[in-house]
Amino acid sequence: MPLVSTTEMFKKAYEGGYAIGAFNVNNMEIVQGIVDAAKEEQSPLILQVSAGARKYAKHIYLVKLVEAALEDTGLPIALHLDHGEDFEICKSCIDGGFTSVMIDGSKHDFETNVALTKQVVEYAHAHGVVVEGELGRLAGVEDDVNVSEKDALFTDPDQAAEFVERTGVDSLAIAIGTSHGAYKFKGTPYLDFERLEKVGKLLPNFPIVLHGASTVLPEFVEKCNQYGGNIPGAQGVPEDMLRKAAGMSVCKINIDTDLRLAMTASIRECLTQNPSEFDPRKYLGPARDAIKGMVQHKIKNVLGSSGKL
Ligand SMILES: O=C(CO)COP(=O)(O)O
Ligand SMILES: O=C[C@H](O)COP(=O)(O)O
Ligand SMILES: [Zn+2]
Ligand SMILES: [Zn+2]
Repeated sequence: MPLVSTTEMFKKAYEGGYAIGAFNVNNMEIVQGIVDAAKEEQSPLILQVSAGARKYAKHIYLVKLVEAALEDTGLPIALHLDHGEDFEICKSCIDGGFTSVMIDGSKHDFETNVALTKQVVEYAHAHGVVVEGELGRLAGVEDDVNVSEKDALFTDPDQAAEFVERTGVDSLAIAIGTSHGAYKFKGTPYLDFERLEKVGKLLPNFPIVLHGASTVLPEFVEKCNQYGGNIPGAQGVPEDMLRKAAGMSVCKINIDTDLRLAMTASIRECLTQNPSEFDPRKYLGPARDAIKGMVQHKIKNVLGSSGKL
């Protein structure tokens, strides 16, 4: 089976009230941990590659790893560029075998974002590749932050509808309070579900993407800190909020930080408990298992994509 597009995945996810996990990949153990979990859960899957990942592992190695995963599992897997910042990187991924790209023009003003996104959509669609756009600023806020501050950061629903109409994007990442990394909220976690609902009403049957959606699972943070790490006060998006979003118009949920934490916690524990060990397989193997367990939990208990092939 070749790499698939996200079109069919999102259609089914939208109708079924669940979401597809989009996991960032950087090396073999990460790819294997994720796909082993998806295979056991019989879940569709998006593997995504950032510019940083391409720089670290090289485009060709990542593509070949994902192709190997495809052959090994027979699962419907989409290969997606995460946060493409310009036309050139999107073109390079479209030409290089990706089935989906993100053009992240969110740092630009609205008109520049529209023009850039449209340019990528035209090239991508001519090559059978789908495009994710982004509108709004990813930032965590306190739940008592006032309306005008939220309006300044978060995606404006009317603008989102106009953006989709004018660019022809296939999915849209919006800002409703999530943010990248391990420190998403200082106080009580808050997501603007009212805003998400408005976007959903203005864009019926249209897949919405949530970036910065790791939960920052306490078990991994605690294990990192227990075994010599120093990541105090880390906090992510609670699982019930992700379930709620998946039941609305959110069809793609991006997860990277949880992979990093699961992997690092396992490696820290392993090396601390076996100080004389220096065979990388002895700590990368358990790290791969930790990723698998975490991803399986997400698919089964949070995303709801088990058995949705
Ligand atoms: O959005 C992401 C990748 O694009 C990852 O978000 P996290 O940092 O919450 O894992
Ligand atoms: O959105 C960011 C992802 O977590 C990718 O991170 P990266 O750019 O460090 O690879
Ligand atoms: Zn962005
Ligand atoms: Zn992101």
